[in-house]
Amino acid sequence: MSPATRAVLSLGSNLGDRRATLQGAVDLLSAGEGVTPVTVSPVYETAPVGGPDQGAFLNAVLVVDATVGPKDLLELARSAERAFERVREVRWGPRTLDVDVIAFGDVTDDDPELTLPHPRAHLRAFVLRPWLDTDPGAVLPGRAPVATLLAGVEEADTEGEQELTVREDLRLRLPGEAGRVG
Ligand SMILES: Nc1ncnc2c1ncn2[C@@H]1O[C@H](COP(=O)(O)OP(=O)(O)OP(=O)(O)O)[C@@H](O)[C@H]1O
Ligand SMILES: Nc1nc2c(c(=O)[nH]1)N=C(CO)CN2
Repeated sequence: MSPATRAVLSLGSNLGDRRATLQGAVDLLSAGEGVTPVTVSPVYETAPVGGPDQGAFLNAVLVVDATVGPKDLLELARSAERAFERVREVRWGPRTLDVDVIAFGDVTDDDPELTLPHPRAHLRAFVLRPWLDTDPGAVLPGRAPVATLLAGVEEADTEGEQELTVREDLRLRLPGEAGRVG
């Protein structure tokens, strides 16, 4: 069997039943061929960054071990988006589900179809904060420790545009984990 590569996926939703969509995405991605789920982060409520006026997002990070390649993982991410009928209309506009590949092992690649790490991950508290929760020692390949990047984003965010709120009441679970209490 080929060795597994640890990969980080970011999940976002700001339309419909946002938590149900994120949980559905975790379930679909975890069932993907060559994918073993490792950890899911807490869920954060986040103000939209960029794009038109739109509702708040729920964001989380799913960490997986992949025995498939990065493009297979992107295709799996796209198929999860299609399952939730994501329609691309406006850049950075509202969406039922967005799944981005944030990092794939320590791979760096500037291929526009799949840039690794994700070209805007280092600027986004809604990616860095939940990722840091899953792994306090996480490093964004080719850049810096996630903790350092998050501190920089927070310091630069003088208007509080990237503030986020943890939603302990909306925890996600990995398949096979015990359900929520209450
Ligand atoms: N690391 C990556 N993860 C996901 N998509 C990527 C990545 N690198 C490049 N892409 C490409 O980016 C294109 C646009 O992706 P998408 O529609 O999800 O963008 P978005 O979520 O609206 O904005 P953003 O890219 O800023 O998160 C896709 O066609 C995809 O091939
Ligand atoms: N808060 C928040 N803002 C965004 C998000 C997102 O997931 N959360 N996704 C975007 C494009 O991927 C653009 N802006």
